[in-house]
Amino acid sequence: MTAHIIDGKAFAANLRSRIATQVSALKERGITPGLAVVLVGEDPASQVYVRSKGKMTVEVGMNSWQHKLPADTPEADLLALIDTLNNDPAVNGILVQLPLPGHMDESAVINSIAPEKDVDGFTLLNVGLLATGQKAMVPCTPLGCLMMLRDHLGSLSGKRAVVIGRSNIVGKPMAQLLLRDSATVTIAHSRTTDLEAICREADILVAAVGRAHFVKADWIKPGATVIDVGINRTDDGLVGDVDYAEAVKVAGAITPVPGGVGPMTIACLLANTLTATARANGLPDPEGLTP
Ligand SMILES: Nc1nc(=O)c2c([nH]1)NC[C@@H]1CN(c3ccc(C(=O)N[C@@H](CCC(=O)O)C(=O)O)cc3)C=[N+]21
Ligand SMILES: [Mg+2]
Repeated sequence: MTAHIIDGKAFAANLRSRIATQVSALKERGITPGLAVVLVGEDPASQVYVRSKGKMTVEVGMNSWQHKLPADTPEADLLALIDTLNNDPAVNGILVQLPLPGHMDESAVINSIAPEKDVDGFTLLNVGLLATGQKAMVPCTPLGCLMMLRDHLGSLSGKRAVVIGRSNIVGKPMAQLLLRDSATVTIAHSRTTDLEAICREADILVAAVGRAHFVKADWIKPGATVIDVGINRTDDGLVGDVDYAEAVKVAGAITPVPGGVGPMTIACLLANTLTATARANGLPDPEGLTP
């Protein structure tokens, strides 16, 4: 028996084509969604992601702006740029690429983004709205994971979900989304006692620890659905947080790295930009893009 491979790359391509159709419909009404991405510094991986985001934004028919600032930019200059973008009606979504250089206060920068343009869903307002079950902008990586889980499993109600990782970007919002779908959720992390035993109870296992091959095949309940959020650059290339070669023999379904969660993250960024545009224009949320 070998696991069903959840093809995130194909899923993301399908999602982008549905987004493109809805962008065309908006353009016929004179509305073009626009996404501004801000990159501070020259981190090579970040540059690759930002380029890829810009390309896909244009491909679905949206306006795309990239603001590249030197690593030693004063925080006040970045805040001034965000203020300009907040007040620009052509800009529906703002993404400040993380991590930021060490001299900047990441929370202060993120929370200066207008919540309705916060397509990452990282501002305090959006975090609070999600946590209280209200209409929020939902972080892209967990949203992409949720879409794949629902597509593969149908209802998540009553299922045991274990999220390994407690970050504000992935682990915590992932847990909130799973709870909203009535899964029974455990958030585990590197300090969790008996982590393996806890993972073995999971019908849904989401690995977001940031350590290559961290999750072993014998931590996986036979038939479980495994979502690998890890992006680890190793001598063997890009690998996830799950020991994939062994895990495919045990899991019922699994996302590969690359070609799993990553492409869905970018597609969900576009989905959120479309949602932000609809809301800014008093239109209903786009079909099938919000949780
Ligand atoms: N404000 C902010 N929002 C983010 O969403 C954000 C961020 N900062 N900082 C960095 C992380 C990382 N991230 C990825 C997006 C796509 C892939 C992706 O497409 N990965 C491909 C492979 C890409 C490759 O080959 O390097 C894949 O998994 O198939 C990966 C990682 C978004 N992030
Ligand atoms: Mg952690």
